[in-house]
Amino acid sequence: MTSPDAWPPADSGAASPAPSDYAEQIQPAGTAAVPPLAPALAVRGLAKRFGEKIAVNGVNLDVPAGSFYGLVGPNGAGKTTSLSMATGLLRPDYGQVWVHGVDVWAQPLEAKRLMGVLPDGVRLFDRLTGEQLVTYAGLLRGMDRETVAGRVADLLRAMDLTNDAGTLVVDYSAGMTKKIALASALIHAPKLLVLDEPFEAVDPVSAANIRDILHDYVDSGGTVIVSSHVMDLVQRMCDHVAVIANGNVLAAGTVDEVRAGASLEDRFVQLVGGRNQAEGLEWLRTS
Ligand SMILES: Nc1ncnc2c1ncn2[C@@H]1O[C@H](COP(=O)(O)OP(=O)(O)OP(=O)(O)O)[C@@H](O)[C@H]1O
Repeated sequence: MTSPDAWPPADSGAASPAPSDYAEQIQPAGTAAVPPLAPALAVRGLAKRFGEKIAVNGVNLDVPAGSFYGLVGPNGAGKTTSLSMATGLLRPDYGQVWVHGVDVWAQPLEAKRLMGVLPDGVRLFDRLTGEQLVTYAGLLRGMDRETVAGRVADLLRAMDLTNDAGTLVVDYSAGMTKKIALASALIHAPKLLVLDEPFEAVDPVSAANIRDILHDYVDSGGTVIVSSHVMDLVQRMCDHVAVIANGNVLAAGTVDEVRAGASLEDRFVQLVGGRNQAEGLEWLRTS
């Protein structure tokens, strides 16, 4: 655990780069692919403390636009806290966050328009049916009813929830709830998707369908950030990854850079440590 005496984190007061500091890439007229002006997500000196517990200790991160970015770390590493602060759900003690150059905490409406978020453990309006919940998410985003209705039908189909469209979300299984929350995050076609544990409790067929949807989304220019504990999944699915532990980023870059020739799982264990022998549990042995 990070010592609370080391608070605030050393780089929390460092001047954060304003969006205008990102090198503007002026494109010659007629250039087909226009590279982004700023990372999809830029985080500088992000920090959060709960009483004595330092949950996030000066995190810096650049998520390139168009990347499929994995965020991995052990339990309690600070992933959910970091993502909550990055998406405007939890106010940071220190630090700044930009989404495509828009300051999340100074311009929350503009920033949230660009984002779709699947938070971990946040309660949904579960007395609505699945169809009503996704419709509500679209209307809340200011979309017209006709567009919303079309997209809701498409999303329910993609999530294999058409037959359960009229069921109350409170009666959904954990995996179905995850999928309907993901549909709600996608309805306004955001530029950046931030998904906290999107595959938890989701069956393998639905997970494969969701992966296809996310890959198509990235191929068409969107950016996805996923937190996950499943290293194999991150290694196969993501092109970039950050390893976070004790509220700090231990390594970040392309998946190949971070795993450095090893499997991501081995590299993760190497970076994070903490493998325990099963000592003291001799009483658990049955023979
Ligand atoms: N609201 C809170 N009040 C007090 N402590 C908190 C709160 N939220 C998080 N923490 C603590 O901050 C630390 C980081 O928690 P966080 O949920 O961000 O970790 P995580 O990496 O998402 O973990 P997991 O992989 O288990 O979901 C943990 O020690 C946790 O107990």
